[in-house]
Amino acid sequence: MSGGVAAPSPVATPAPAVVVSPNAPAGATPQAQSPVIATPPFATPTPAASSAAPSAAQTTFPASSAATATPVQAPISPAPSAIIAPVAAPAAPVAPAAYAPPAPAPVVDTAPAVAPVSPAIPPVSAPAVFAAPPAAPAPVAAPTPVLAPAPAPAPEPAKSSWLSRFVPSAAPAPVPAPAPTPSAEPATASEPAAAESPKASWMTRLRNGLSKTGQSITTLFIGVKVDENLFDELETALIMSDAGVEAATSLLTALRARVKKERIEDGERVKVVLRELIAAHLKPLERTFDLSRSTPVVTMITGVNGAGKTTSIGKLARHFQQNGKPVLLAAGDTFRAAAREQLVEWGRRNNVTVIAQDGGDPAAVAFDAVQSGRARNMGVVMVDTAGRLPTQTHLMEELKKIRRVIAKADNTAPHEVLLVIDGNTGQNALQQIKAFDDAIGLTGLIVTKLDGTAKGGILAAVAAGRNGVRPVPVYWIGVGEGIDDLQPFVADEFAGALLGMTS
Ligand SMILES: Nc1nc2c(ncn2[C@@H]2O[C@H](COP(=O)(O)OP(=O)(O)OP(=O)(O)O)[C@@H](O)[C@H]2O)c(=O)[nH]1
Repeated sequence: MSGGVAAPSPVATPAPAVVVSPNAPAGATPQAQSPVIATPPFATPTPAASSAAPSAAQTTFPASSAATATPVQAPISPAPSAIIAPVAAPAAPVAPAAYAPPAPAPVVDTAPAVAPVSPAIPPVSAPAVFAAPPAAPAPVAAPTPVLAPAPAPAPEPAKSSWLSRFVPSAAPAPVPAPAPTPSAEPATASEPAAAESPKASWMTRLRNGLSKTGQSITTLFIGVKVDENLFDELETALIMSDAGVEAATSLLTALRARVKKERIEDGERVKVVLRELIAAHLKPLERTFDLSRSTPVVTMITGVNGAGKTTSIGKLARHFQQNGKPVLLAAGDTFRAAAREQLVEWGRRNNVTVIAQDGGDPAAVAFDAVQSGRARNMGVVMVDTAGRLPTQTHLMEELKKIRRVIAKADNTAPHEVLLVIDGNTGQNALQQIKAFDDAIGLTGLIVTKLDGTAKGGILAAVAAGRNGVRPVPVYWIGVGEGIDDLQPFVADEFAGALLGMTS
């Protein structure tokens, strides 16, 4: 979702909270209710859970059955966070650890029968504690003819489009039959059967996206004489891709040396060597997101407006769950309803719980989410934040506050602070990295929209690490709008795509 989020300064307006089940009617907006504690179908509060709950009150969504309870004083936020629970799954009478991967196709938009949630469960003082759909149906009020396993919401429009774009191109690898992907996510019935290996397809999109650079560089090598003209043209092409003068110059210096040393006279061979050099240059940015840490891995997601934060969170939720890590989301943009709704929608698709709040302090939502994530033994807690420009000082201060408050909920957190960068941003990305890094100490980058930009060379500029820009690692790259369109950053693959190489 793009669009300027000129989020106002946080105002700690007491706000009612909501609990939304993903099987609530699609598009339903969490309705603010009078402050109540709705005990989700999840867990019996454990001591840890009880102590963890900072929220004052919560409401269910659709909240017809919310049980009232005495609001509890929130240490951080006077405004309770909303809990948008993943599935209208039966309650888990058991502890938080009992998270089970989403039951088959949980999302039912047609069955408004919200959850077996609340009614029968006694009000508790630990509102933030809830568990995702456990396997065991609860003996709780679940008479509602809920959840026929439902088709997940909308199909991914982007997916079919990139697939169709891919069809005409040569698929080098043997075509695997529509793979019965062991996905933790409910299968989307409309998901198109892959006609080529997933790897080939995202590489194709990346290559297509970077094609302006790729094509121009590729044409330079055809029947070319390996001489100073070629080097000059290569250098220019790299600069045009936003690699930056320093990186381009340094790469070409190394290329000249290799060509001379190895007495290379073949243009194609020069291209291979350039790929190696670019890959080596980018290699320091390659870093795997460590999921083996003691959980939950609390991850802040930041960036300018429209960079792709929320979309990336949706994609990551799927990725983490596929890797056996239960996910909890926090809607840290408390001011823009559309931003929350977008996150809730991703929560629905992934069958994960979203903690949100209508108005109020984003830091409080983050606090609640971390507490809740700990109590429930989540694998990853992702905190979305409102888009902001580095020049909006008060909003950058707000980010710092979110970071500080997260640390109050878990003094080792946040474990990851990610900046999402739109791949089209060009050299301005460097300023963004510096400003966010200075403010909140980045641990990694997600570079999005590389399926549609000729500016992929920006990563070479990042890797060069000049002008006070720390070469922050790149965990993932976004190559489309679909839920699967996020890939780990691999320097060699990226270098190949940048040069328009097919393998
Ligand atoms: N082509 C393409 N589009 C993307 C990618 N990632 C995100 N988008 C699109 O970019 C637009 C903005 O994405 P959002 O996730 O809403 O961005 P955001 O940073 O959360 O936006 P704000 O909340 O307004 O700051 C949406 O239309 C996304 O579908 C990507 O990797 N490729």
